[in-house]
Amino acid sequence: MADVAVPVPLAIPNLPTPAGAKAEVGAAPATPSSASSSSTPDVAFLDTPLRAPFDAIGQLFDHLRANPAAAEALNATYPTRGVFKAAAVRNGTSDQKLTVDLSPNRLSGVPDALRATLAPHGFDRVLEFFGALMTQHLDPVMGALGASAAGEGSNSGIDFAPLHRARNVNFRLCDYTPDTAAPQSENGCGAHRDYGTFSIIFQDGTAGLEVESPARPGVWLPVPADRVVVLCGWSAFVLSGGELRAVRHRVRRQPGVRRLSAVLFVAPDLDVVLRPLPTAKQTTRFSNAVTSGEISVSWFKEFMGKRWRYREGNAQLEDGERITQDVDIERLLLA
Ligand SMILES: O=C(O)CCC(=O)C(=O)O
Ligand SMILES: [Fe+2]
Repeated sequence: MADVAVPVPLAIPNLPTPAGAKAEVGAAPATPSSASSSSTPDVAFLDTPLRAPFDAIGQLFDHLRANPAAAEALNATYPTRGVFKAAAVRNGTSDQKLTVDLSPNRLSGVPDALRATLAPHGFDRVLEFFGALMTQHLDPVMGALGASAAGEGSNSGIDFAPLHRARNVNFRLCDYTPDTAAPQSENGCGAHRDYGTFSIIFQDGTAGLEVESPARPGVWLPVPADRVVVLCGWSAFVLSGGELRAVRHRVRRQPGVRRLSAVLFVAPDLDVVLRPLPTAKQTTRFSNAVTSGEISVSWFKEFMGKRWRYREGNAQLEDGERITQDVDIERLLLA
């Protein structure tokens, strides 16, 4: 895919200093100087004319819910985990959301005939959107993130591109519909960090997404509902030597209010070893497992996947397994 020459898309330098919870995340792009004592955009807003097709996204969820045969056919294309996940319809303690999880790989397993039946119900417009998003923004955002890191030595910055050649990406649609097993629950999506390098989140204008203040753990900052937001994940944290933080985030539901979102997850290639790049500035002491190169992206993805699937209600724990939280991931990664 050709690099697209566009202006640096990350409009906001970062989360920031004291000035009040909302100001931390809601600060206008015009006032970056008010934004931060630390300077890396592990949370940033993306200025883009691209719009997610939320009418099509809503239509696709409605269609899959109303047509169990269509949902079943779609899920049969990826039997390992399914594509349309609706555990929240039955399970009131899991995240109260429905998701559609796709990737270029999984799409190649969707037969043409099935795709043709889904196409008029929003499916094709969704795929067009993710295609445009990747073409227009994936490389520039990755470049801007790498450039924003101080890096080590005279050539500042980090070059993430060589670790992202294979396009290990996932497309996720979320429907925080009130019509679930626990309609009054505020838990749309429990607190977590994404595993990859960064995620680009498009929101339908409904509030609910929050990020944790790095300066004040436990304090949750609402993300403006009309912005497209870029959040760094664990892979960016390790590769950057700790400079780009993995941003803890969650989604709160407003009972009775539907919220839709569309997320592009960008991760390093599966065979990449997760350890600080030689050009990264070492700001963090990592565990032996990390420094000796024992943790590959594919292993880490699987390790974290178990935790998500449990929180999201899509898997039970295997006997003797203890589900662990961010703390345990920190224990795995940090010295
Ligand atoms: O729906 C959102 O705004 C965020 C969803 C999210 O964080 C996730 O699916 O990992
Ligand atoms: Fe997330």
